[in-house]
Amino acid sequence: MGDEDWEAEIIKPHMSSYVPVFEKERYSSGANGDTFNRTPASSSEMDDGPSGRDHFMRSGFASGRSLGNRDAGESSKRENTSTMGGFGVGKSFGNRGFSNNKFEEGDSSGFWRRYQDGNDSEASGSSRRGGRGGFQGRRGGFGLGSSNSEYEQDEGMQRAGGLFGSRRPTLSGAGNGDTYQSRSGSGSGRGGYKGLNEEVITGSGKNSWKSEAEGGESGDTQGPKVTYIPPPPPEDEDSIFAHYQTGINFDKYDTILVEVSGHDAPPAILTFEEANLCQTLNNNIAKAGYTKLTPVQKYSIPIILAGRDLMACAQTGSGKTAAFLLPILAHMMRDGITASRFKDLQEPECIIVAPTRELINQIYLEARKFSFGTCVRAVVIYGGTQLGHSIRQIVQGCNILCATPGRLMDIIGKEKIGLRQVKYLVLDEADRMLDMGFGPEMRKLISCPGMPSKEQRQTLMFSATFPEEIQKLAGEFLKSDYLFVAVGQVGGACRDVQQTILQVGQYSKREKLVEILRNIGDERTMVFVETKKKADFIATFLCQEKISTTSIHGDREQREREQALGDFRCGKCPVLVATSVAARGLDIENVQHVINFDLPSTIDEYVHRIGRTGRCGNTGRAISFFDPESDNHLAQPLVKVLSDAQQDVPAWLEEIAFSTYVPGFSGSARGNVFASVDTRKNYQGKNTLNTAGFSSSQAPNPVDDESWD
Ligand SMILES: Nc1ncnc2c1ncn2[C@@H]1O[C@H](COP(=O)(O)OP(=O)(O)OP(=O)(O)O)[C@@H](O)[C@H]1O
Repeated sequence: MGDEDWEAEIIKPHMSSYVPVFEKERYSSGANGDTFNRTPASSSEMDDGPSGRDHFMRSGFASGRSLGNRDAGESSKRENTSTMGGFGVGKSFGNRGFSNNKFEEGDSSGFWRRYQDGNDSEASGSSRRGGRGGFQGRRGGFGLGSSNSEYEQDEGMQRAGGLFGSRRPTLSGAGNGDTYQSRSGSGSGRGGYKGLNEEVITGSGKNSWKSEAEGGESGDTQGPKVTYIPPPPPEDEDSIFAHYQTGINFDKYDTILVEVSGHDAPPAILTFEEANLCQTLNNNIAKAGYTKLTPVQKYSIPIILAGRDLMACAQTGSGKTAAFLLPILAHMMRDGITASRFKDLQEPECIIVAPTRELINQIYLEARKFSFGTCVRAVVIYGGTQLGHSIRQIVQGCNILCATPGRLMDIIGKEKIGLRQVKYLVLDEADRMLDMGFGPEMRKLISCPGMPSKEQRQTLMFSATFPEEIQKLAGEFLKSDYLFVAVGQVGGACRDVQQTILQVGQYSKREKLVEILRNIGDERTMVFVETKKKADFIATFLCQEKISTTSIHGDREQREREQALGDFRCGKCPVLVATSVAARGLDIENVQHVINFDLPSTIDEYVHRIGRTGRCGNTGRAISFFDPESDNHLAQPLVKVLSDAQQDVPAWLEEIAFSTYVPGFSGSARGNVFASVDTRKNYQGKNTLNTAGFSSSQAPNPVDDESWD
């Protein structure tokens, strides 16, 4: 296939509803063998199975090609349709074949596409692509066997490399983002090799993540090279220190309960001044608009300054990033860090890992902000970008390395990073970093040659959720006397988010979504769905409904992911349809609403998702569609999350929870998510239970202050 594979996608116009199943036998070969027909079939395209849903929305919707908007026979030319700005450089798409805007997942009425390669010719009555600017969703060629799940087994299982090796059979189309990728195809693209998505299945199925290293992104192994070089972030001071305002509930943080467990915990601090940071850091804190510490900062900063290992759990959006960055930087400044200089092998003092590319980039920007004006140089490397670019960033000097695990291991394998000087190892979203998806990579990291033992380095873990079983795994990484800080209830939702659970069946979800979004107007909204394909599908559907929408998920090229996030951040596309890849950590100003179109399979993922709103004392709303056909297992943990956050619990949800009652349940669909305590509870250490506004000696009776809203 040539570079312009799939340029001419043709959608047969006569069907009125969407049919997902792709029947292989209906392919017809064009002159070059790449022209396919797609016929209607019955389907349950949202299934996870490899043959059903797999073929949902290959191109057109899925791969972002033409999606007709006209009736039969009309030529669609919806280039740059305004509602589709978020899909950037994709092809146009219209409505042909979807006359009632009906995209019934379970509908088996006719949907017939013809994909034709190379010559731009069109099948009967169909329109061809309309240039740039239309929806560009996932690519995936024609999915000859590719999976549709966000957590794709095939990606996760195909790694062929050794410890640092990375092999990825996936092929892509052009590096310009306009051609498509076929996992099983013979793509001869121009270098748009799609980096592995960080989030994928593990053996257990949903909601486990895998490292991007599985299958690799180094670009130096099999498969087309990744050529994407992310644009450098703005260098001017205003941009570096741009921030949003804390919200009306920021001061209420002071009443939240904080529990510190472990031996000899240093007392909390109440102000930045008490931290005794150097002047440059204080200036940067002021320029960032921070005047007051959040609870997790009050407790974590002195602990880290005292050189202790830490596992900290605090609600979403409550400032965990600064809680580790500031004391690490303070140490570095105090220790007189050597100014970075060009070297072929860099030896950073600090390594920070996080599970997604966007999140690690965000952490990097925070590190850059707080280290502004110092000689500390932070560098970020992540998958889906050109490996050479990562190397170039590193060799220029690197004190703080922010990395996704796969890219980190690749770079270590290339001997561009030495670990001997590592003094601080930070796992953000630590429960994710230690679970079955990333845990193996993390273990490899700490056993890499040169990596100081846990006794010789300081290891810090942060998250809003910390299931007990993951806490236990963390012992391998932490000194035995680590301190555990729990701000509020471990795994609890942020109380600044007003949570609503609606009972909505699968086939009513889209209608309900549109209704809600129309009421919301232009307020920024994240819509979470279960699978990558569904993300494209819903995004396309919303565009059809003239709701400016973009999407982010693991099958989009990295440039597209970044473009989508940019369009959402700046308000160009106020609706972002996302998979769980965007559930954690992302700190986007003014996200007023989160809609769980599909509930996640675990309650902790729910907590992270809704935490994209209601950040830093601001308020937000989360609406979740609960489908009794598939979500009953979440009823019990949901009731707990809602009541802990003092939200209304619908009677019907309580009934379902009651009828599905699991004795001994402690809040999780998969275990003790609500480990409200340090799992070392039985150890002989000392616990202190305080409110965030008081130091240990000042703390009032915690029971009196349980309510903090
Ligand atoms: N002390 C502070 N004063 C004002 N703003 C703050 C303070 N601490 C953090 N922030 C801001 O609050 C926002 C949320 O912080 P951050 O992203 O670190 O939260 P988080 O706890 O890591 O959330 P998540 O659990 O979702 O990852 C950021 O915009 C950050 O700049």
